Amino acid sequence: MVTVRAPATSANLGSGFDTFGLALDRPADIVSVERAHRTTIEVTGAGARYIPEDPEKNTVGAVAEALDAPAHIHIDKGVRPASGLGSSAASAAAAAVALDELYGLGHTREELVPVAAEGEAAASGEAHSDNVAPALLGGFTVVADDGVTQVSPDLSLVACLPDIVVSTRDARQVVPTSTSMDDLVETVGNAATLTVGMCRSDPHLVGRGMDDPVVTPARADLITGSEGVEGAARAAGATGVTVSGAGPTMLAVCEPGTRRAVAMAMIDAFDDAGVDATAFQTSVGEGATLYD
Ligand SMILES: Nc1ncnc2c1ncn2[C@@H]1O[C@H](COP(=O)(O)OP(=O)(O)OP(=O)(O)O)[C@@H](O)[C@H]1O
Ligand SMILES: N[C@@H](CCO)C(=O)O
Repeated sequence: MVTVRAPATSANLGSGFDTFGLALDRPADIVSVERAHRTTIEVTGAGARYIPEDPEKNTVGAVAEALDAPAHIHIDKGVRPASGLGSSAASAAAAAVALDELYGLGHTREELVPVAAEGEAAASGEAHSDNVAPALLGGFTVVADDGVTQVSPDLSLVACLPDIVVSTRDARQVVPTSTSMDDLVETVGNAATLTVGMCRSDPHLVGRGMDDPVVTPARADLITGSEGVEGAARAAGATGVTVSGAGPTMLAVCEPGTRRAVAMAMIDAFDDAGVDATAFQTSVGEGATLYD
């Protein structure tokens, strides 16, 4: 048996829609695989009852198919589905690494990015790589048509998950189909600022660079209380706040030493809007890790 842990991830980071991704230190999915003649799947843990065990509908089934590596696959979910924390990607990335090891296929992590993205297509209809890339490689990743770039910054983060369900499919429907030149110029400037901030582990540059005039405002309307949560997090020491992935999680980048205060402020602000929430006080994490 081979067992792999793969982390939650936060895609977009505001200005990097479908491009930027960040691995979080926690939460994570744990996937175990054993050789079999045909693929079967068993799911336990957070939100397990909402996740299909049919290999054609589960992200790990698509990965087993893409690698031609049938197995009995057990997924222990630490990342709730439809959270905006790359739940489907965490399972896909863990399965890709585990099956590669089980069958001795020898793929690099970069080669496994498009394989795990096939799993994402099974969940949301599109093979986007912005969650699977950081889940496989760790740190901050930029996905482009010709490959993935990665750095490993040191940043304090809070991911606050409200008790609301937003599916990626629905959240993609509200994304504007065009934008103005002014918004394009602002977004490019912010994305560049964020990237420099990641290279320097600078929470102020990263926070500033997370501002996004196009996609995030459209999606914030799907998250009850998001405006109050952003204000409360900033007042408690966050340097930037955005919708994580397709939502509903809100991600805050924090000044060192303010993580606990930011987490409490975000939970209280959701509570003021009548929404229960859980906050993960976390940091930038590693990619999928094999257990001995
Ligand atoms: N192994 C899996 N883990 C989680 N969800 C899965 C898995 N396989 C299939 N799914 C399906 O994928 C959907 C959840 O994926 P979705 O992309 O909406 O959420 P997410 O991964 O938390 O969000 P995001 O991509 O915005 O970070 C659900 O419909 C779920 O049933
Ligand atoms: N980039 C994707 C991530 C969610 O899977 C989106 O925002 O729709």
